[in-house]
Amino acid sequence: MESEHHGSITVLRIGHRPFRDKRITTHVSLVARAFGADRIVIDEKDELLEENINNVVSRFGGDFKINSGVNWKKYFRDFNGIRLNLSMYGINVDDKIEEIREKTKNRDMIVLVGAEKVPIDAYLIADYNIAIANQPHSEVSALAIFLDRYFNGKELHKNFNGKLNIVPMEHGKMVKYIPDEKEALQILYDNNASDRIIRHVKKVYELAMAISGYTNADRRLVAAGSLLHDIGRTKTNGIDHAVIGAQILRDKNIDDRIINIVEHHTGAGITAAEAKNLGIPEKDYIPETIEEKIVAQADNLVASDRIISLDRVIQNYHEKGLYEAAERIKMLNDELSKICGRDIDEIARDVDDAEKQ
Ligand SMILES: C[S@@+](CC[C@H](N)C(=O)[O-])C[C@H]1O[C@@H](n2cnc3c(N)ncnc32)[C@H](O)[C@@H]1O
Repeated sequence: MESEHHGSITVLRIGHRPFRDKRITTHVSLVARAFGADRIVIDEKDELLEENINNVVSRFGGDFKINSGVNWKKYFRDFNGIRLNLSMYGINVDDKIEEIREKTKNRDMIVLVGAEKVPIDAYLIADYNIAIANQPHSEVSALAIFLDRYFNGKELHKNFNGKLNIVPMEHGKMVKYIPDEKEALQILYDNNASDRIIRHVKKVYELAMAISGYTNADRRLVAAGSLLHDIGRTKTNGIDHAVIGAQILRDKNIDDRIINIVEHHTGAGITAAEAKNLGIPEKDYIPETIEEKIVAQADNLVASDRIISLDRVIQNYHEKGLYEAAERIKMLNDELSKICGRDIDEIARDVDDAEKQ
C-alpha cells in the first residue's frame, strides 16, 4: 500500500516447509496482500504457492508480489529500511507503533514472521521485536493485527481494482467482473449479435485501444466497454439502445464502470433535458471517465465498420440539425486530443492506414 505517507512493506516469511506449511503460508501471504503489504518473500522455494497467490492477484487485483527461495538472513540483514520481527517475546505493539509509523514515513519496512522456532539472529538483526500480546498465537493473526494497527484500519477500505470485484452484501454473494476480449465477444454471441454489430464493435475496439495507448486509461475497461457498447442493438436500434445495453450487462454482473461506458456512449453524451425529450429515463448520459470518453469518441469516428473523419461526423450531425450534439463531439475530440498529446482524428487515420496496408 505504497503512498506518499510511507514506504513499501515487505513481509518476510521464514521457516516455511512446502509440504507441511502450504496452507498457513498461503494464509500469511493472503493476509499480507489483503491488509496492505506490497510483497511477500519466503525462504523456501515453493512454486505452487507462488502460482496460487499470483492467481489471486490476477483475479482480485492489486500489484502484490510473491517471491520464494531467498536466503532470509542475508535478505533481512541487507534490507534497506526498518526491520521488524513479530514475536511474542517482543515489546507491545501499542508502545512502538507511532515510532514505527514515524520512521517509515519515507522508508521501506520489512516484517518478519516465523513458523516454528525462530532463530536468535532474527531478534538480533531486527530494529524492533514487536509483540501482539505476550502470548503464543499465530503468524497469521500477528501479521493481520500488526498491519491493522499500522494503517489504523484504513487498509480495510483499500480498492484492489481487480478483474473480479466483490460487492458487499448483507446476505448472499455478488461478484462483479471485467470480461476480457474473449468473454466480451462470447456475451455478444450469446445475445445473438449480428455480424454487422460484431464488425462494428471490433473496429471501435481497435480505435479505442489505439487512443487509450496515449493515455493512462484502464485498458481492460476500454476493451470490454468498446466491445460491449452496442450490445443493446441486439434488441433495438433506437436511441434507447445504450440504456437497454446497460441493463443487459447489469443482469450479467458486469463491472459498473463498463456499464457506465455503455450507457454514456451515445454521441458525446446526452443531457438529462435531452433524455426527457427523447423518452429515455431522465438523467445525464454524459461520458465522465477517460474510458467512457474514449469509447464514445471512438464510436463517433466509426461508421458501420469504417473509420471516418471528424469533419464527416460533424457534417452528418449538422445534416440532422443536431448542432449542439455536434459541438459536444468537437469538444470531446479536443479534450481527448489534449490528453493524448496528439489529434484523435490523426490516431484514427493511423488505425485506418494500418488496416489498409
Ligand atoms: C507459531 S509462532 C512460533 C514462534 C516460536 N515459538 C518462536 O518464537 O520461536 C510463529 C510466528 O507467529 C508469530 N507470533 C506468534 N505469537 C505472537 C505474538 N504474541 N506476537 C507477535 N507475533 C507472534 C511470530 O511471528 C512467530 O514467529
